[in-house]
Amino acid sequence: MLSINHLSFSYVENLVLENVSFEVKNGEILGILGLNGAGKSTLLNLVAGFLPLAQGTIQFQNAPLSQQSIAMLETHNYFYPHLTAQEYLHIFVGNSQIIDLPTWAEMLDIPLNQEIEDFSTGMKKKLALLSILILDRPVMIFDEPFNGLDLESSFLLKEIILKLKAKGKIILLTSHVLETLTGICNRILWLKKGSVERIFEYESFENIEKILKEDWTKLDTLHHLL
Ligand SMILES: Nc1ncnc2c1ncn2[C@@H]1O[C@H](COP(=O)(O)OP(=O)(O)OP(=O)(O)O)[C@@H](O)[C@H]1O
Repeated sequence: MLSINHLSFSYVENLVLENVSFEVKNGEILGILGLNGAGKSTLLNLVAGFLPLAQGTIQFQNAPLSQQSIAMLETHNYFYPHLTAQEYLHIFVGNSQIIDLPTWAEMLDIPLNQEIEDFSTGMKKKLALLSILILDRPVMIFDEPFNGLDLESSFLLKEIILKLKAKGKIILLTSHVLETLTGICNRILWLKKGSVERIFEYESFENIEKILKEDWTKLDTLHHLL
């Protein structure tokens, strides 16, 4: 179980997360939904340990979450361009034998001996995905993982995430596409201006769009403008 308790975070004076608490069970996928600037990436970066924890606690199996228990696929991936994919994976994950690398690389169409400089956006994303799969951590974070992936890779990634869930991983996932979240998640957390506005259970997914739209007044402005 992953327990996030009373997390608050500010960039200098700007409070972007306020008293965020939620839990995710082993073998569960929690979707995180929120408008631009709601604080999704900040929340995930805090959980992943990329930002310093100022207020609140993050517990995994009743102990503080260590970086050795978590892997995150970030929205933007950064690579040293003159490494080959194989060299990158070697540096990133060492000599881990957990995974059949050639078969994975072939399935994901990653040319292991090519320099990353020559990779497309989707290829870079799949390389980053492969690196976190090799890490094989119990808590996995996917921040907008489908962005930039072609149709086939998106299908594959969805299946990969579902298989990780079946293996008991704890998964946090963001997407701006509601159907992506409703098609894969057990529950969806609605993050509004840095606070947990609501957590939708699976049974209420069909009402999410209607409930969220009740909040939006911008359509009135649009109708006035056009
Ligand atoms: N490095 C930073 N320094 C200062 N403010 C930041 C920084 N990163 C994000 N912010 C601010 O924190 C708030 C939350 O940003 P965050 O990126 O977490 O939102 P998000 O929900 O992931 O947004 P999006 O959907 O646009 O990716 C925003 O107001 C943003 O301007």
